[in-house]
Amino acid sequence: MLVDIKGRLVVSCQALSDEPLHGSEIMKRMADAAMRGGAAAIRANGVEDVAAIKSYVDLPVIGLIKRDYPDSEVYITPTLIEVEQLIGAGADMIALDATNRTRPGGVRLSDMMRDIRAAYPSMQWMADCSTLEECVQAEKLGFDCIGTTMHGYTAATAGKKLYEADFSFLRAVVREVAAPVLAEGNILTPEMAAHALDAGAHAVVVGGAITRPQQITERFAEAIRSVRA
Ligand SMILES: CC(=O)N[C@H](C=O)[C@@H](O)[C@H](O)[C@H](O)COP(=O)(O)O
Repeated sequence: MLVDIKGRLVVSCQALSDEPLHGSEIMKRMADAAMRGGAAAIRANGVEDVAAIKSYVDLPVIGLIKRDYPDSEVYITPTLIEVEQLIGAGADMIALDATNRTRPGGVRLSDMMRDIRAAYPSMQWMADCSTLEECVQAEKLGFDCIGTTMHGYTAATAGKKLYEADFSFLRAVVREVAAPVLAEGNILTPEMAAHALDAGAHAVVVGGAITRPQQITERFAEAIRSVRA
């Protein structure tokens, strides 16, 4: 799968339960539109969406499960339970939070990786990181690819955007890790996606700018509002 997506676009098709497009019937059609538009793979959240997309669209799927636990800030595939559910749903690769935060039950990322790699040796794993240190660590733990997904979404990186300073964070990650780096998070335009590849990304993951019309509308409305004001 990593060979097939090299230099290409992965489209993240996600709508949480409080979003207007929530539901696997809609997400599988979103994935179909992404495929017809040239996506090389789909990233999707939850058992229902992953299974529906796998049966409807002939593309590999990076699966994750967003789930909140009371004792941890980690919400992307936090425990073994979500990993098992994603295997059952047919995910081709599984994405999980690879930040340095403790997981539910006080479990450390290194222990979880050891267990899931032993249990599912043929599965591929994507590390959703926020800092350079986490990316370096994730590679050592055996992740197959490194994602910039959490950059801007942890206490240490709050408010940062991947495209800032000419993708300086992405460039640093590409310099420091040998594993393929997937540029993910806040890529808003085709030009930015091309720029991320120029900066050394193996592939580019775009979500909201393609699959979240509410976010797209908000950006248009805001641009118009500032002219009117
Ligand atoms: C931080 C977090 O929870 N990111 C999630 C990860 O799966 C998704 O909500 C994002 O849509 C995805 O990362 C793609 O990013 P963007 O939608 O900005 O293109």
